[in-house]
Amino acid sequence: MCDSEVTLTAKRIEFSFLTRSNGHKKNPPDIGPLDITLRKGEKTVLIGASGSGKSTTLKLLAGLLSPTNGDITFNNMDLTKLSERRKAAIRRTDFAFIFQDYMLIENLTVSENIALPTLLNSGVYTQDNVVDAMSKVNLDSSLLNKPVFKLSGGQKQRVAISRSLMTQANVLFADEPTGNLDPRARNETLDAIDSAMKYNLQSCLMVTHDPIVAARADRVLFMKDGKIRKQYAKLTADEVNDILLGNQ
Ligand SMILES: Nc1ncnc2c1ncn2[C@@H]1O[C@H](COP(=O)(O)OP(=O)(O)OP(=O)(O)O)[C@@H](O)[C@H]1O
Repeated sequence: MCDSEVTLTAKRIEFSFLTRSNGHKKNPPDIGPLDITLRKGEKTVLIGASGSGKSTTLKLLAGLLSPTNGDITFNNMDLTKLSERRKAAIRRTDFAFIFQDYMLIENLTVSENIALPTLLNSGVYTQDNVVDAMSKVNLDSSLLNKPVFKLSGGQKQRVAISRSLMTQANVLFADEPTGNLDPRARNETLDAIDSAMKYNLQSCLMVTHDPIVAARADRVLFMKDGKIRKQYAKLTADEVNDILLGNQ
């Protein structure tokens, strides 16, 4: 595999919660050692039981947590060696995030939410740029000046995805992006991610419990007790279901 096909790669990363205590009752599994490569044009999904370490792994690859061992290479930089400040700058300019509970600024308008990271990056933008980013994820421009709290869950996720188009992020990190959505809004969100990948995003790493979501990924990594136990290319929703139920 040549490097030009890779967006981000994590090698032998490990992480332990044991030195931290924040009221979590169960003994969390140590994460890793694990390897993950996010390839250009690919959507990679992490599946596995609750507590298997999916969200923690996503946070490690996004530089939101620091591994105790291993390295994470993005654009020829080892994220594990960078200062918190530099990592925050990379998260703002090169990474984009969608979470189950949206994490948008509810009192700001759609337009303000979409443009905010661009503004923070001291970038210049026009309303046409925002409308263009919205149209690519099927958001009508009539929503431009609506406060986000008035939107449906599916629309909120598409606001977050269009924000990634504004900043021209390379990697989208999505933690249960469809967890709060009905099937229709789920499909609209998945279509929006596919569209963002077509226009701009290089790679997507997604955590999900939903076999239908996992069935739309290019690669599925099955996690158990903090480790990647199996890796698959395209799977059907039934196959994902069987894996999650331990039938495969
Ligand atoms: N800050 C923390 N301190 C201590 N333990 C934690 C912390 N965050 C998560 N954990 C524990 O680490 C383990 C892995 O958590 P993680 O959220 O990565 O799992 P997950 O596979 O994403 O689970 P879910 O599907 O339920 O979100 C869990 O047992 C969790 O309770």
